[in-house]
Amino acid sequence: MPALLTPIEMAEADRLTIAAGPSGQVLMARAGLAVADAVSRSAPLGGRVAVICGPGNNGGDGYVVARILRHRGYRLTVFADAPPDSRAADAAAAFAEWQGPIEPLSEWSDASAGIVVDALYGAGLSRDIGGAAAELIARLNASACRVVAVDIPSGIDGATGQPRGAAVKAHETVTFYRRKPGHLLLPGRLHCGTIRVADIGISDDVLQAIGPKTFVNEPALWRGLFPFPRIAAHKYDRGHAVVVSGGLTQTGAARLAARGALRAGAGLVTLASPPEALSVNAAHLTAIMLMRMDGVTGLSEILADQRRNAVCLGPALGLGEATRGLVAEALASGAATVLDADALTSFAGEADKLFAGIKAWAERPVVLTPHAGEFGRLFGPDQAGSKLEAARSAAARAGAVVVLKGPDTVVAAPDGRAAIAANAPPWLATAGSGDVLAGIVTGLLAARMPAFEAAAAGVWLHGEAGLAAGIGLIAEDLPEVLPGVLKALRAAE
Ligand SMILES: NC(=O)C1=CN([C@@H]2O[C@H](COP(=O)(O)OP(=O)(O)OC[C@H]3O[C@@H](n4cnc5c(N)ncnc54)[C@H](OP(=O)(O)O)[C@@H]3O)[C@@H](O)[C@H]2O)[C@@H](O)CC1
Ligand SMILES: Nc1ncnc2c1ncn2[C@@H]1O[C@H](COP(=O)(O)OP(=O)(O)O)[C@@H](O)[C@H]1O
Ligand SMILES: [K+]
Repeated sequence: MPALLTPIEMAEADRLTIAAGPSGQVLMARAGLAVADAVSRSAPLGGRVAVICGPGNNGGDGYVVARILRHRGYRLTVFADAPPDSRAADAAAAFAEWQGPIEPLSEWSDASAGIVVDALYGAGLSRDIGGAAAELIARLNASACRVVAVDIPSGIDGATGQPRGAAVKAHETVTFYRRKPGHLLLPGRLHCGTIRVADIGISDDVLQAIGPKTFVNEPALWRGLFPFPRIAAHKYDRGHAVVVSGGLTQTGAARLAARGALRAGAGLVTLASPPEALSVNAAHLTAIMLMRMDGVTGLSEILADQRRNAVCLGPALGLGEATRGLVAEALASGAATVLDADALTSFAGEADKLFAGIKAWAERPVVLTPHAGEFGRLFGPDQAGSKLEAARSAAARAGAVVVLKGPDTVVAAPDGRAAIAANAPPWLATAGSGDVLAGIVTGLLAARMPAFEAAAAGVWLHGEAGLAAGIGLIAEDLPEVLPGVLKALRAAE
């Protein structure tokens, strides 16, 4: 499983490992070696390297890096305002072995070296950075130096990705054992540069004891449940998705979602269209079927056929009572339900009514796909904590899987599991792209993938489709490049 560990869980991984064998000093030596190797890869031998060390074990890693690089023939200066804190015993040991010069933080300038190792603060960042450290970070970020961060750029909170007071901008970050949420959540990800995960000898077995619930959104998380077509399958085995269209001048969004659902793997897709929009929808559809839907009764008739097992509402559906009625009908039908855009905003101020409808049939899968604005309107603008925690508590409150979209889309389940995406290119921010995502997730639900995995897989496929289409992408392109993405996913099985 592609687990992410919070700083607290990582400290537990260290503790369990040390209890079972290698000492903290051995782990620190391996951590320092991995960082030194990263520096050696990009710095010519004999060059100048500055290592900035803080008072904890992150600084301890820094002293190890300095010692190894000096031994390799680099010209080293350590910058630190104090020796390691008495509570950081491993760091104190590394400090004792450092034989070279130490300058105060205020003395650092970009003339000191072209390569800087940032070992100020890592997992132990406990408050906002101020004083000489904050001043140094400002000068470092303004310089042309190449910065290699130890574990995480100093000042970025490993649990949230948020900067605390000041935060280093690194070109490369070497972290240990597993990435942390702060490496993937914005703005943390933008501070990390290239991320390397070094093996420092912590066994995969410790994950069982820790039971992490946060993951990188990668195929390893959900591939085992992906509904690859089976040789003996009938199209109805692959599920029948229904997408509800908006009115006469608002039909494109639903067609984008419908095409996403069909390409993602639903065996059949039906567009349920208000009577006045039938002809415009008919003019644009071929493989996707079209049905007349006259209000709530019409949707009820369509979903009465239990083979229509997944439904998507929201893209350009319109705001207000009519949409709330359609959502209530969909939730009452028992079909897996994806609610996006207007289907979410229509419940602004009445979110608990929506959540009651969802929880009335707890085993029926429901996925909500808000962007940040829709999320704020539904769940309230002032969510405490990180994007990860906001999505997680929203999922628990709604009783549904929540896909909180953006460059670092978080998929969260009511049981606490969460996945953070790292593959979405910025050109996915284009009109209609979210509609296609809602459709892809609906298609996977129709094919009977469980909700958390369907949402995570949908987000990943959407990101890969964005990468495959490349810059210049428009929403129509996304479903059309999905076959190539699915082919690669299947080949990697
Ligand atoms: N454990 C292991 O075996 C391994 C650990 N490894 C390494 O250890 C790192 C974690 O080490 P760590 O826990 O000592 O925390 P670290 O990030 O050095 O900071 C703590 C110190 O900073 C201080 N401080 C915090 N915030 C501050 C602020 N804003 N402004 C000023 N001061 C601030 C804080 O003070 P306090 O809050 O306690 O008063 C304390 O003195 C981890 O990232 C990895 O690099 C690897 O070697 C692999 C093996
Ligand atoms: N900067 C970005 N980088 C990567 N992906 C992004 C970025 N901005 C938005 N996205 C993705 O693009 C999609 C936009 O969806 P949404 O905001 O609902 O747009 P629309 O309503 O136009 O379809 C989401 O999947 C979101 O995660
Ligand atoms: K650091």
